[in-house]
This record gives sequence, C-alpha cells and structure tokens, in this order.
Amino acid sequence: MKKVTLKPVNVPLTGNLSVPGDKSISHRAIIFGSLARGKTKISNFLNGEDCLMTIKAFQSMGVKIDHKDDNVVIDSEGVTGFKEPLEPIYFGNSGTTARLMLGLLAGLPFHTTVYGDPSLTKRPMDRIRDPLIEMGAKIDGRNNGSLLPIAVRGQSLTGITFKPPVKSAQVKSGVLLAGLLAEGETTVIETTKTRDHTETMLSAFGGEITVNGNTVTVKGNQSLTGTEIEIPGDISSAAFFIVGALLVPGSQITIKNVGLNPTRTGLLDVLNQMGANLKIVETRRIGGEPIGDITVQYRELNAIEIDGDVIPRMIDEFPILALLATQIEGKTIIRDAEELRHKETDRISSVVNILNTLGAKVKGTDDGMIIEGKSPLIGGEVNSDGDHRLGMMIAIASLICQEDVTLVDPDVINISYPNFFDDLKKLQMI
Ligand SMILES: O=C(O)C1=C[C@@H](OP(=O)(O)O)[C@@H](O)[C@H](O)C1
Ligand SMILES: C=C(OP(=O)(O)O)C(=O)O
Repeated sequence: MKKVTLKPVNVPLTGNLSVPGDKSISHRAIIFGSLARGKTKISNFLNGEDCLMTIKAFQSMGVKIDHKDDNVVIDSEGVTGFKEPLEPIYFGNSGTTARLMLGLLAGLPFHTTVYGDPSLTKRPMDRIRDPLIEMGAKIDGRNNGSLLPIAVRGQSLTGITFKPPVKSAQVKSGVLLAGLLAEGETTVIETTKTRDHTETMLSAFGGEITVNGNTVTVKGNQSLTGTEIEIPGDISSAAFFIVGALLVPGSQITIKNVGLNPTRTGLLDVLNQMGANLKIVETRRIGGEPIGDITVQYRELNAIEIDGDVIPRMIDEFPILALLATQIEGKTIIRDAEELRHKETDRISSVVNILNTLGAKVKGTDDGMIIEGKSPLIGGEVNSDGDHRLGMMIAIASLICQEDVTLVDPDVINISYPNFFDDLKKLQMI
C-alpha cells in the first residue's frame, strides 16, 4: 500500500483559495441533467471518484454525457431514453450514488444489478430498501437486499408518505427520486432537516416541489428541462483548511465561492460558538444555492458540547472537528452522532484510533466522542482506512505534529478532493 511521509513544517496557512465543486450538488446535477430532456451544462463539477461513479451509472444506461476537466455536458432524451444496462453498475465507494440511484432504478422499466467497493458493500441499504418496497419496488440482494450487491427489477411505483427513521439526506433524496417516477404524490417528513440540494435542484430543472418546514412533497411523472448549473465550492472540503487555519498560529485564509446552504453550515456555527474569528460574506445565489467567501484567522478556542439538530448540518465535518478539539481549551463532547458509524468507515472508532495513535486523548461513545483539549500530537504511522475524510484529517494533523506522520493510502483522498495536497501547498506559500 502506498505511503506518504508528512514532515512537520510549522508554516501558518495564508492566502486565498477556491475549493472544488460540492460533491452532493455534483451528484445531483448529473442525476437531474440525465432525467431532464435536452442539454444540461454543468461547470465547476467535482472530479472526485464518487461523482465519476454517478456519471458512469447514467452512461451505462445510454445517457450521453461528455466530461472535460470540471465541465460536463449532458444531452438526454429524459427517462424514456434510458436503456437497460448490459452489465452490473459499479458505485465504487459512494454512498450517495448508491442510495439515490436505488431510488431511481426502482422505478425504471428494466432490471439492474448494482455493487460497490468493500467499504460500500458493508454500508446499510435497508434504510432506502424499506421505503422503496413500500412504494412497490422489487429489490433483492445480500441479506434480503439490505447490503450490496443488490438487484432491482424496475416496477411501476406508487407514492407514499414516509418518515425516515434515520436523519439522512440520501434516504430523503432516494425516496423523492423514486417519487418522480411514481403514480401520485410522495411526501417525506423529516424530524430534523437534512441537506436540501435535491429539493433546490429539482426546482432549477423546472420541477414542481412543495417544501413546508421539514415536509417535502413531489408529484410523479413530471417533465424536467435541461439547464445550466454552476456548482458551488464544497464547504465539506473547505472545512479541512478552515480548521487547519485554526490549528496553526499566525494563519489567516479566505476560501472563496463556497456553498453556504444553511443545511450544510453547522461547522461554522460550532466554530463561532467555540470563539472562532470567522467572516462569512454571501456574495450571490446560483440555482437557488447561496455562495460566498469565508475568512478565518487563527485564534485560541474553547470546547463546547455538540448535539441535536446541528449534527446532520455538519455530519461529514466530524473527523476534522475532532482533530481541532484535541488542541483547544477544555473537553469537547459530541452526542447524537451515531450516524458516523455508517460512513466509509465507522468514523467514531476510526477517528478515535487515529487521533489516539498520534498522541491525543479521545474516547468513543455509542453516539459520539469525548475529546480532551490541549493534547500535544506527536506523530506516527496512521492509515486512512480507505476513508477520504480520514486521509485529509491526518494530513491536516501533520501540520501540528512534533514528528513525522506517515499516511498510509493517501490516494483515497481522490474520492472527494483530487487536488487536496496541491491546494494545501498553495496555502503554505509565504
Ligand atoms: O445526500 C448527500 O449528498 C450526502 C448526505 C450525507 O449522508 P447521509 O444521508 O447518509 O447522512 C453525507 O454524509 C454524504 O457525504 C452526502
Ligand atoms: C459520507 C460521505 O459520502 P458517501 O455517503 O456519499 O459515501 C462523505 O463524503 O463523507
């Protein structure tokens, strides 16, 4: 397995940076661009491996998708032009591709088999299987269709009203996508609002959707029209540098053109509560998504307790937040974050293991972590465990370690941030 040695450099992070396009929004742009009739042009598309899986899934159903750098052009006849794929569809490492595509495949008039890499093969699919079966879907697979590989025999579906038992935008989106192909109306009622990019983008493609608080309703058999989509920078990628600047004294950076959708900005709220010096300026809205610049300056922070409704608004930021918590004053307590156990790795166990190997004092709980602050990090050899967010957390940790950090499997970062190390270097040039 490839390894990279990261030396302690002790250089503050400075300057301006634009991070690549948002992963969640990039997936959805491909999905809606394929469902819509006509041409869709996407700019600032994320070239991460996960989003390429979504492109390939539609190409294997005959949709014409041209992809060059961060521009994508889709020319689609809409759902009626989709063809039965001749081979099983590979979703790689991407949970978002899996849950959203299962929703769509359930309502398409043909058979598909889908599978993933060893990590995705362990992740729960019953959360999307169950509502789809209630809609009339025919789904089977390992462990009764709760684990990949899964076979879907597309059917006519009927709309349902569904209250997801887990706080998951992937489940909400998968059910809404199935709803677009179903008879009647489909309603999803969430207990806590999760990221709402599916809802926003459906409107951008001319679809009808009603959003009333945490209740979302779509009608079946809508016709969508191709459009132009510019993808905002990914706040979940920006999070690594924002935290980096809060770890290294003397840092001041601005991340430009970042998506500031309030369902995604939980980390910024938590950092503000910890006492961070953040300047957030919304500059414009594109396709219904707010975009702006975030400036952060190093300052000493204080620990807080994190739980409740903010959790889904920062779910992918917990690995990097946990690293920050090892360096601030006091004990950080994270609760209500059991969902972390169902990501690319069990992110409670893996974050605890990695940070403790580096010298921190972190304890895992059933639904979160307890992190002692002001713990000097030493260094050592740590494995990303095939989890891109852990790979980036380890790279940022190396900025404040006293000795070398050896990162095993750095290439996993390509899942969501192919130019991560180049961008980090840009911020280290004085
Ligand atoms: O809908 C999405 O694009 C995502 C939703 C979240 O997953 P869950 O829906 O499982 O919480 C998040 O962790 C993932 O990175 C992307
Ligand atoms: C959980 C993540 O992605 P996914 O569920 O799409 O694999 C992530 O990007 O942190």
